[in-house]
Amino acid sequence: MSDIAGKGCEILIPFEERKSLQEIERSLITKYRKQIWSKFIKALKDYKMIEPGDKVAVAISGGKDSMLMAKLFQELKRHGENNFELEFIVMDPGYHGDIKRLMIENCNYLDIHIQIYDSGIFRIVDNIAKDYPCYMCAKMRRGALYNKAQELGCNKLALGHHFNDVIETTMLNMLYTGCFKTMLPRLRSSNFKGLELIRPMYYIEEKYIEYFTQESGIWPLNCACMVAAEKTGNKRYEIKELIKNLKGAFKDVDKSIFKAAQNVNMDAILGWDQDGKHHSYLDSYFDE
Ligand SMILES: Nc1ncnc2c1ncn2[C@@H]1O[C@H](COP(=O)(O)OP(=O)(O)OP(=O)(O)O)[C@@H](O)[C@H]1O
Repeated sequence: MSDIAGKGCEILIPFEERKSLQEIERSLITKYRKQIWSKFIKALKDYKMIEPGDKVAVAISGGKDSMLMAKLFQELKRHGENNFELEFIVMDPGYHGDIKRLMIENCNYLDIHIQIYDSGIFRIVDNIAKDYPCYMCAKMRRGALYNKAQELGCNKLALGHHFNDVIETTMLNMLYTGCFKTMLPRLRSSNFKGLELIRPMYYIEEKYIEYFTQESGIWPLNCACMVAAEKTGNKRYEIKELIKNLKGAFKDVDKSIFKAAQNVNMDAILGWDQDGKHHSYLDSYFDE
């Protein structure tokens, strides 16, 4: 396992033997009701992510986040409203054979009926963007997922980003690019008409996803990327560490970072970008 995972990838080791499918599914609405299930439902409700008649493409990479997301959607269909359709899509960017087998085996065990399709992204990125593979790969991956969702007649594409992804993105933007910009829970695609991206795990903290996965006894894909595996450090890991350290001094610092994007005070902002145009608070300051 470790020799096919990329360097610097954290390996999530199960705490125990793999639980039965029934136990895994039950734990979502019992043991993990508060920290996972309720947070999933709250995000769906707060941002009206699922509407009657929706057809949702649930994007599964085989990692812990998106596999949990798939199970949550299945539970929703079973116990909640059943007025929407689901497709579980897996884009194969050129996974190592062992990785692909592990992912298929996990999905079979978890009763997630996936549709796998090839995109060849690893090969393309390795050829055209050797120095900045991650940026190019992320862009191409998004396109490949939207394309498939559209081909299947879906109007929503669900991604497994969670609470920690949101605050890490906010901090990355602030500390490295000098702008305040977060990851949105729901977003219209500008290139794919009629398609929206949703992030139903928006409120779920990563540590609970890890507990759930480890307690279920599942080996998720940890780092399936063969292109970036040898490339230098990832800024996201540094930000993760930074937030962890800050939490030592102020335990709710993560919640404050999250809330900051909900409470921007427009009376105390120097400038902002909107629709491709930059604005300054001085633009209207002298009008009065
Ligand atoms: N190869 C893929 N096929 C389908 N969906 C994907 C693929 N790669 C990424 N995604 C989707 O994009 C989301 C974000 O991708 P990213 O690589 O940042 O995931 P991650 O943080 O490793 O999460 P996960 O644990 O789900 O892999 C995933 O949760 C998943 O929904």
